[in-house]
Amino acid sequence: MTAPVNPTANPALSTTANEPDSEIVLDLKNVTIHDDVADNELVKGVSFTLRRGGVLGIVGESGSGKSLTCRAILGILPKHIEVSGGSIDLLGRDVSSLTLKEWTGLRGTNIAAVFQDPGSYLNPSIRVGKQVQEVLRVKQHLGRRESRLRTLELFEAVRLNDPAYVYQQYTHELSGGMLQRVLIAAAIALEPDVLIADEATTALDVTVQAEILDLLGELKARTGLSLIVVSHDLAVVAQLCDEVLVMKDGAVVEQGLTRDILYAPKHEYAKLLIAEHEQYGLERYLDSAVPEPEQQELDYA
Ligand SMILES: Nc1ncnc2c1ncn2[C@@H]1O[C@H](COP(=O)(O)OP(=O)(O)OP(=O)(O)O)[C@@H](O)[C@H]1O
Repeated sequence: MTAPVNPTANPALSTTANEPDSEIVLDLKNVTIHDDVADNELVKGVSFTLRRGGVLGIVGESGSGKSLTCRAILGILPKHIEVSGGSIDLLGRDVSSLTLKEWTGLRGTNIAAVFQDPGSYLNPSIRVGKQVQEVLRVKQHLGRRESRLRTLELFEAVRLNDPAYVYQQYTHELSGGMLQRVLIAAAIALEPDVLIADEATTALDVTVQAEILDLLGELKARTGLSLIVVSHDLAVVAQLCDEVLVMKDGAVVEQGLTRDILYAPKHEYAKLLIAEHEQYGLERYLDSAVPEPEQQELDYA
């Protein structure tokens, strides 16, 4: 289902620029991804710079290469698929030089991700609170009591009502939106620099979708987290992202500030994505949340 844009979204959360002076946390230069079995180039040159507190949207139809790009950044590409060219720098380190152990150290601590189907990332036979607590015990070496308290704080931070109750639940006792909040709590537990939300709201109903997007915006504003938001839905990225990258068939067909792409898309495919959304109120979002480029000049000066 396609999300309508939340017209009440806080514009202050959605248009904070990828400030040119802030620290670069992630830098991709002309990344290509190759399937060694099919001998096929699946991603054909992705470049972007993500700064601290910035939000980048990656949008495109199914199979356009969004997830593989994220998996490359997270170092979790399928076995026969590899980064065949370009570079990925995470916090100034070229990730191609990382050992398995270094990757394990970085994941969760510096970079984390939430995906579409939160239930499948949690163990159905362990209470959800325990699972988040375990992340803190293993990675931060917190004691039983401290890790439990921190888990409850995290549940509160992701706006789960009654954290102590949720803590005791199993996955089948929680809704999709609640599970996604639990997963976001686990993802931010170690205060990563970058959070990738790959179709994280796609399976949720539209109201919950909007709430989760608001939550991501709020976390970013409060903690300085940098976000990559992946969606096939332009309305989702428009709500949250400073910059957008439009992908099609493995290639980036358009890239730039969200407002520029929404107001003046150059590529036919980007135009099509925007036209498709008119019925869902993207123009309403444009009117209320993203001032026209001339009006916003000072904000970006
Ligand atoms: N494990 C895999 N083995 C072979 N090809 C794959 C694999 N994973 C993805 N691909 C191919 O790589 C291309 C890009 O896939 P990717 O999952 O990145 O697309 P996407 O834009 O994220 O799509 P979706 O929105 O459906 O997740 C597609 O052609 C897909 O078929």
